[in-house]
Amino acid sequence: MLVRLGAWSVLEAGQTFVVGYALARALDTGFLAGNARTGLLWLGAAGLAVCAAAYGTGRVYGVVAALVEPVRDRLVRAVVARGVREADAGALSGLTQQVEIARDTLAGVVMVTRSFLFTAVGALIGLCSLAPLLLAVVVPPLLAGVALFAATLRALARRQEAFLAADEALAQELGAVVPALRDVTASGAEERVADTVGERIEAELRTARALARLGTARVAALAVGGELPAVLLLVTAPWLLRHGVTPGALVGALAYVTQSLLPALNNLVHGLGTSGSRLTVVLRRLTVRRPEGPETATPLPSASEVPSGARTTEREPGRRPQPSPALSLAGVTFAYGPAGEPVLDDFDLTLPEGGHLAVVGPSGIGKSTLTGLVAGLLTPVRGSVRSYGRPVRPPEAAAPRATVLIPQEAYVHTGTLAENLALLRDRPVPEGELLAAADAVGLTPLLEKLGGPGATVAPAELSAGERQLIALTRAYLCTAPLALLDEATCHLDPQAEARAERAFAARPGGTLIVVAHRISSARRAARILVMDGARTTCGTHAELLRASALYRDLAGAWTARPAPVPR
Ligand SMILES: Nc1ncnc2c1ncn2[C@@H]1O[C@H](COP(=O)(O)OP(=O)(O)OP(=O)(O)O)[C@@H](O)[C@H]1O
Repeated sequence: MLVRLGAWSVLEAGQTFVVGYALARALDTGFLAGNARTGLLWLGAAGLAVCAAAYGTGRVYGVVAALVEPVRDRLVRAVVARGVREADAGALSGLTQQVEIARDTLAGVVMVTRSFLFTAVGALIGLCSLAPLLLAVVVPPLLAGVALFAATLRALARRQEAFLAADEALAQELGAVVPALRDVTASGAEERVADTVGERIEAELRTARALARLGTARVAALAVGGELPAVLLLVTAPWLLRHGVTPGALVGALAYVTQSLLPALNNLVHGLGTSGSRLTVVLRRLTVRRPEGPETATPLPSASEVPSGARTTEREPGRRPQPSPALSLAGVTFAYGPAGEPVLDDFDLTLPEGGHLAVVGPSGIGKSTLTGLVAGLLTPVRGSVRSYGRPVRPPEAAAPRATVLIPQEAYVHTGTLAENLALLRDRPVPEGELLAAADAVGLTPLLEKLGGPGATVAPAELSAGERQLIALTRAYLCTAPLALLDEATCHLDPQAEARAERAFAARPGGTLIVVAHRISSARRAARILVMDGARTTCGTHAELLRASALYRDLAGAWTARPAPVPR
């Protein structure tokens, strides 16, 4: 199959070679030499090559379809098997729709990548056969443009994914809110609903801006790789002519650059930029275990978050099965030492994927103990702690992490900033991704102050807040979907704290638990867990103001005395 694809592509790319070459010959040996017949014959040869290429293109489509269809079939089989296993027709229809998107985008990726490779080879061979000196003018900017584009590809996919997730989250939120506007007004919840919708809009705006910023890199790649060679050919024309390049070869070279390389690079940059990132998103959704259609991509945190002691895991008839929650604690009892008083006693908590929970309570009540249990650092005496349906394990276990814990005291080691940030990843993090994470969390000013990702960090010379920003960005770059911020922003000012928390909350599919030390931090969460020994309660800010005297006290104290910002 690949051989056939290659063969038809060669026929298609033959046009690239022949058109530039024939143009050069038509001028040099034909029209400029006063021999119009020869010139016309060369132009005729170019015309024939175009016809042959058109036939080749038709065949290429057939082979690409034959290549992509089996992939589609395999995906359909996997999706149907899952749908049957989980007896969920709704999820099945959503997933089969995504299989079609995967097929189309895969075909697009194969087409543009293949076309660029064959066109580039055809054009470069053509340039070499006209005059090898032409390669010295065209190849360096072309390579630079391709390298620039390749460097931004992963960051582009991540930002596209973040944008799609934010877009879906907003659509889902609006889909829930708009039909219920009368109820919202009747229950006086306008402000809270407006806040939630506003946050979703803000999140989408941020992801759209981040995506657009990276779009400039695409334009730059195109300008450097596609347009600069044409400019260089014109600028160096006198020098090229002096060194034996004929006028016809110069015109042929311009044809290669403007008619073949520029359009092929343009297709690659735009095709891979959009199809490639869509394909990544869709494939990830199709290969995760839980059913996830566009309408369930980022479940609303408040929809199924269940406070302590009120688990509802039974399936209602006709409803989709609930995916495994990001976190579930069932009957957890924990004490420090066999004779110690239990810090948690028969404690239950369920948090869905994408949920955002704030934990508040008086000092020494067990908030850090809870995060330690969730992170797998502590083991319950009784009960279970599960993440995405699996028991949590200590962080050193040789398996992909499900949770990342950022404690109050941030750890920064001597080394480069990039090494510090990539600490929780098993491979080096591409610079584009690193910069995007720094931008999202709010580390960019410090990164610039230090001199970029390659700058060496002296931990003792950083303020506590700066160390926290580094630790937060490191955790943001970690692939663990469940982030635990245990007063991890206490040395940041409220705006910086809000930015970092929002960045974590906006991670596609990311789930967030924040041990809050400011009222603003608690209010940002969809649900708040008030730990008060035996009287642990969970609810929204408004519900807790009504139902929990402790929460009223805490909220009152926080409002009256904003938390200090130690340096
Ligand atoms: N390593 C330990 N050994 C023994 N007891 C401990 C240990 N760590 C915490 N405790 C006790 O467990 C209880 C809960 O502590 P924890 O640190 O979880 O509370 P917290 O709510 O996070 O407090 P804070 O807000 O002050 O950080 C406290 O009584 C504490 O003294």
